[in-house]
Amino acid sequence: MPSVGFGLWKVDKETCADTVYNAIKAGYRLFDAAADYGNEKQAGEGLRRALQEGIVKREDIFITSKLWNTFHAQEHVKKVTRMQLEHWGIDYFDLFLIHFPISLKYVDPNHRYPAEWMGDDGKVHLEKVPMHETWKAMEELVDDSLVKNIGLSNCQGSLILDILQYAKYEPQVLQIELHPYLTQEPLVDLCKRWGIAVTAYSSFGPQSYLELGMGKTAPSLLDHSIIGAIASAHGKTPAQVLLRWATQRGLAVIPKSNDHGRLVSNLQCDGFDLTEQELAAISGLNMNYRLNDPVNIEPLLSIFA
Ligand SMILES: NC(=O)C1=CN([C@@H]2O[C@H](COP(=O)(O)OP(=O)(O)OC[C@H]3O[C@@H](n4cnc5c(N)ncnc54)[C@H](OP(=O)(O)O)[C@@H]3O)[C@@H](O)[C@H]2O)C=CC1
Ligand SMILES: O=C1CO[C@H](CO)[C@@H](O)[C@@H]1O
Repeated sequence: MPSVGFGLWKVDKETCADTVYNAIKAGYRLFDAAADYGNEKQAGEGLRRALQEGIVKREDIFITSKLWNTFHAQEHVKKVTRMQLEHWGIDYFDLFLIHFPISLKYVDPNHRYPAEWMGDDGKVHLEKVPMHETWKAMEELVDDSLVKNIGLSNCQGSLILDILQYAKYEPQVLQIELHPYLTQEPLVDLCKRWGIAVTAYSSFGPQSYLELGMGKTAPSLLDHSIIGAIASAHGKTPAQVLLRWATQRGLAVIPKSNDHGRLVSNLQCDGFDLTEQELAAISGLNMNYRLNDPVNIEPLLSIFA
């Protein structure tokens, strides 16, 4: 799995095909998608253009997508995965993740798509589907060659340990919120111990949540004086320092940008090393500040029914 990829959450639908096409031209080889980002068709269009022009071959590109919360029941998993593959115009995902360990009441994707938190009545309804059922259905996707690897997102260590008790195929990747305000050392250590690769999302911390009216109670990481000083010392941007801090910890990153210049510069976050002191200074900003907590996410969710 490439250590730097491109995240597709909030990538504008109208420009998404061009964004993906241009990202491939700029050198991105991993795309991080999901049923609820609402842009898999457009992302697939951009990929198709790059494939048709011979810029890359399918096997050069690593595509991650995710099973949304409303499709956890065994009977829905394969159907919806096939639908997402069809949207992309490909016949397998390199990696497929359970997006959240939260099962919600089924909403027919033919009737309402992209997938989202709310049911038809505007409320969030839980559905009784245990993780072992969903994990088994994910394993069948591997057996049917619809996905090459399976993994988890937004899970804590205790749930991972439980899944390891019964998994035929162990989770290959855990994708979690991780940035200097939420450094997640114990969870990363647990994953290392069990051979699970970790992908950090929201590497720029609050930045991505400002447009949702969240993340205002912590100072910007991109404007932070400690990050700024380290960036100046290396002749890099604060964003590149935040990404390098993660990749130097052995994590993969998936920054998102709707701006081509920022998209290009985010990919150029290697070719320099932070010192031990710099890594420690950045990690020292930790305050367990979590922006994407689905059970406490009022601005994003309506009330659980
Ligand atoms: N598994 C999960 O539950 C989740 C997964 N993700 C995945 O992780 C990806 C990345 O996380 P995301 O939350 O989007 O946030 P990021 O941490 O990638 O931040 C994106 C924000 O930073 C801005 N930005 C991007 N590059 C720069 C730069 N170089 N300098 C200054 N500002 C910059 C973007 O604005 P602009 O676009 O204008 O450049 C946008 O506002 C998502 O796209 C998604 O694929 C994210 C959240 C949850
Ligand atoms: O990945 C994502 C980013 O965070 C959002 C809020 O929890 C999710 O809805 C979305 O799927």
